[in-house]
Amino acid sequence: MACRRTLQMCGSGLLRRFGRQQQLRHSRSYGRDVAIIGAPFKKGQRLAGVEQGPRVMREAGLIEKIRELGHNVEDRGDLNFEVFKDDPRNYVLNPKAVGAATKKVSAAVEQAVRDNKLTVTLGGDHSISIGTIHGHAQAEPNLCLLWIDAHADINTPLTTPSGNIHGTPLSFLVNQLKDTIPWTALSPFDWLKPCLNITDIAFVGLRDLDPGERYILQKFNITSFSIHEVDRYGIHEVIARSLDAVNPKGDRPIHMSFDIDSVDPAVTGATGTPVPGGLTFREGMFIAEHVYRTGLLSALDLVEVNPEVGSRQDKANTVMTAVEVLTACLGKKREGNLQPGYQLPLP
Ligand SMILES: NC(=[NH2+])NCCC[C@H](N)C(=O)O
Ligand SMILES: [Mn+2]
Ligand SMILES: [Mn+2]
Repeated sequence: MACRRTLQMCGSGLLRRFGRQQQLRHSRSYGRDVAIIGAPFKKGQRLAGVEQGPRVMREAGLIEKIRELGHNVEDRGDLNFEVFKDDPRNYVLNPKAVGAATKKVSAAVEQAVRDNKLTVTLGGDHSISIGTIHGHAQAEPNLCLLWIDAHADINTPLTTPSGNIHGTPLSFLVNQLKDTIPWTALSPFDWLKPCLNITDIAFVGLRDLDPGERYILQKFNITSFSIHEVDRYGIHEVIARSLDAVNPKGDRPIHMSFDIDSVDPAVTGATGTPVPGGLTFREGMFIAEHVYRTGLLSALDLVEVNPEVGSRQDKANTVMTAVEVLTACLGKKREGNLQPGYQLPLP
């Protein structure tokens, strides 16, 4: 029964809507202005190495690969983050460092989106998405959010079992959770205004939730497709239904926050909180290609690449996957891209 309903949805509304979204592609795919922002930040968790994410992705040729797709790429370099002496007895780890860093990230992303750039932020740990989403929302208040992750990252400072802010970014941003945040103890976040409705979020790839997070997802009936649903419905159905839930008319700018640990650690082992049984490389790529095809991607985060975790092979595979996902989000197609003006050479 559930299956039949799924198929019917696919046959009617979804395909029609997706068909309309696809038309946008031709006007926006080739030659968009892209800004790259490096956010080499690690204080949202405890492991060293994740601050090297922007460097290793650039060293893998990310910028050139995006240029090859026909985009006008402006690499705005790495943000500099101040060092703070933080009080170890707060609800969360390093609130001053994270509060100041995310404020900077927010300003940089807001500016890039206002400059009409498709804005790509390279993490860094996932706490930076407090800033990327906040900044994006200042320029595009109507955005919707795809959160691709093994984790929901919606712990509040009072539910987090680890105290690591990279497990909490969404609770800071969501209007409906405003009263669960101890703002007076977290004055480094005074600059932040919750800017996201809980119904604007869709999760894909979840497989490791804490009790508070499970409760929040259920209480607010948040759109979420765990790995169970990916296995059950297939990745196309899952991503189409996610978009249909948060962007039914296909008229909202999309923010996609892609945590590399959404993908299986057999592929992307170089990450701080790996969880077995993740998305395949192909499922990650499918998500990226599908989101590109909407023509609505407005800002993108790629976070939690940590080249100091795991083997050399883990590092190489993780960085390669990150770069492939990013370029697929920006129009690289596995079936090959037709170069404008290409002519067959004649003998
Ligand atoms: N962005 C991440 N990798 N987050 C992992 C979060 C893990 C755990 N749920 C926590 O809150 O500590
Ligand atoms: Mn994660
Ligand atoms: Mn995450």
